[in-house]
Amino acid sequence: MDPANNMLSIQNLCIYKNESLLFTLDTSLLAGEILTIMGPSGSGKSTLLSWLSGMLYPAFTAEGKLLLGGQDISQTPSHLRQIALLFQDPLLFNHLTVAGNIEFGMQASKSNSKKERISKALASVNLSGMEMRAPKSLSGGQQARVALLRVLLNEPRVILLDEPFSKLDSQLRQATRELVFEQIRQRGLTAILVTHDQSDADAAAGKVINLSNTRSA
Ligand SMILES: Nc1ncnc2c1ncn2[C@@H]1O[C@H](COP(=O)(O)OP(=O)(O)OP(=O)(O)O)[C@@H](O)[C@H]1O
Repeated sequence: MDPANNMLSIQNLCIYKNESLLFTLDTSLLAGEILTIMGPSGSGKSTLLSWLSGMLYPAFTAEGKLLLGGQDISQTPSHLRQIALLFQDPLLFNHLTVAGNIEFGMQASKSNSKKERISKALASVNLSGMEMRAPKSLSGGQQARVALLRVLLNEPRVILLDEPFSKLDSQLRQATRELVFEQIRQRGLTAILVTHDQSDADAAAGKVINLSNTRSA
């Protein structure tokens, strides 16, 4: 895929909550770039992710444009945006195996090679041979990696990371973070990371925007 396809531009965004301005934002990201969003509680970080994924709550209104690969997707329905979310909770289905969880949402047209792709993906995150395991039998870090693969194999162009490492202890946090960022960069995706942790921002090594400072931006 041409990396220019995944370039993300947020143009003149103004988000209002009950008609009063919550924040403004205007920025662009290249493929492989990870933008970190920080800011105090209530500054609008989760609201920004909701807007990007096309699922803004009714209390909010938005002005501005979202361009992906140069195409205006501001009005594109959520399920057609190719923007995926990775949360702090892995949200795995316990009635499915690891492979079943990863397969969930994979493109039907690629069904012939699904098994092979899942095995290869598991190997790439040091989970070789874990296809038939139950999610509950995995450690927190392993579950986080399965959740990542479920998102990646759905082939998004953008990944939104909502504090995805905050439930992991510090050593695991670092290892998981490196792996997630490496996968994002290797695949030339665009990513937006919401975090309260400066070490996440440092590891992302990209632009950092503090939402509490954006109202005059
Ligand atoms: N569904 C909703 N309907 C109405 N108001 C909401 C809704 N969700 C959040 N809010 C309010 O909108 C503002 C922005 O909330 P948001 O959750 O985006 O902040 P945040 O920066 O993500 O906070 P935190 O760091 O605590 O997660 C807050 O004042 C919050 O109380």
